[in-house]
Amino acid sequence: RSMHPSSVKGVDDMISLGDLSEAGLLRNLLVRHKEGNIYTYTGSILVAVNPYQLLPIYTMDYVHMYTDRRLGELPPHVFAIADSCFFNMRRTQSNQCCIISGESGAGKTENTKLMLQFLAAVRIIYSPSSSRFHPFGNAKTTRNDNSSRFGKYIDISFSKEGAIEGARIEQYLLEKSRVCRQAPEERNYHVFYDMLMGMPEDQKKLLSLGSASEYKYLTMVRRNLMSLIIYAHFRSALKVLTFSENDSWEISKLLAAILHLGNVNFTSKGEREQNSCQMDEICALLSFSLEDSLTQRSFMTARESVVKPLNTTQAMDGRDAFVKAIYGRLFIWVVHKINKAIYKPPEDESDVRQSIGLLDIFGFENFAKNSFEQLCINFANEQLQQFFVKHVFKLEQEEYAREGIVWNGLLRFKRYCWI
Ligand SMILES: Nc1ncnc2c1ncn2[C@@H]1O[C@H](COP(=O)(O)OP(=O)(O)OP(=O)(O)O)[C@@H](O)[C@H]1O
Repeated sequence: RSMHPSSVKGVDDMISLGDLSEAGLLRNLLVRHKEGNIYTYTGSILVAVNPYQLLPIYTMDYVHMYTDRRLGELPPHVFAIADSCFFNMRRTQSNQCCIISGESGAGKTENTKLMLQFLAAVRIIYSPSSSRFHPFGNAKTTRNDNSSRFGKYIDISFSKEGAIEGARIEQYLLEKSRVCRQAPEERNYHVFYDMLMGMPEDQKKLLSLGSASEYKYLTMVRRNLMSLIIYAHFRSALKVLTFSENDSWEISKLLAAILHLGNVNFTSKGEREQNSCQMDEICALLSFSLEDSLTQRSFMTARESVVKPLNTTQAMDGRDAFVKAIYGRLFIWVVHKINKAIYKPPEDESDVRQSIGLLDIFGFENFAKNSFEQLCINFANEQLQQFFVKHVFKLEQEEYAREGIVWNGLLRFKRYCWI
């Protein structure tokens, strides 16, 4: 069939497309993408296609251009959504929430950062230092070299006058299993590599650390000439976010203990003896004694407490569970500390604040082998998709039905993120 005239050159807002089929929508995105227009509206929803290149559309000139403009007045842009959130918050005096969804690598985190940058540039205060904390929760996957392995909700609060007062980060479901195991071609969390490649040798010596290739928990070790700078940035971000020298050292000790634990073998009694020196080092780093807790378990029967040795597999599982718990708690503590630095609760209870929340949740994933964590991630994504469908289609459909308008469109969104 012949193409609808609106599909030839593409349109800014897909609502004005004559051909509202899936093919029509995808063609519109393709035509626009080829011309470097990565953003497209569907009403008040923004669809962003990952350009995989730096586009000159995020400069201060763009920030000024999109400030205090009505949605749709200018070409679609993530700044327009951020400005509209701010405008609606002020106009309706109610908190706003922006959901950013899409599969892994679609560009969710980049667009979240751009929204924060826009709000910060226009409304002052926001510490970019917190975004330097990505090494703790980001890792290389087959889809994204800097994939967020946790979900985050960033709540930015504003004063009555509209100035940013602070921000709070809520984290969800860090992928802890990555600390012990990674799929082929994937890596552990950036922080381990950055530390091993960027930490001065004298400090590494104190932690008995060697090079990254010596650790079983670390895969795909590559030399990175930028390591020194990356690690220096990370350390300076720690300082800005009020982590003391002691806090930073304790973090390094825990990360070192995790790496050493990954190299512990549980094969035979003889090997365990060889390990005992390593275990002493680990206990010193953790500041507590593990004694036999990784090689035996104790439980209560009706009458007495029984101690049973673990077999090799059980001991390795126990060790990995222990490591995941350490890393998970460390991550939560780091986020808590960041929040303390970037958020100050109102001194006066009558001090009413308004907020804009940005939800950047991990993307849908389907690997050859999917863990329980994948199930939770994908379930959360399905829930969000349902939320989207409900708000964009079902509520609209109900309104059409109320007005007696026939509506039978079915739209599916994939491989790009919507905001
Ligand atoms: N607007 C953009 N401009 C330039 N590059 C971009 C843009 N959006 C995404 N990218 C590129 O794509 C990569 C992946 O994007 P991002 O990390 O935001 O994906 P994601 O959807 O958050 O993925 P995950 O769910 O795995 O965390 C970025 O590291 C960046 O290189």
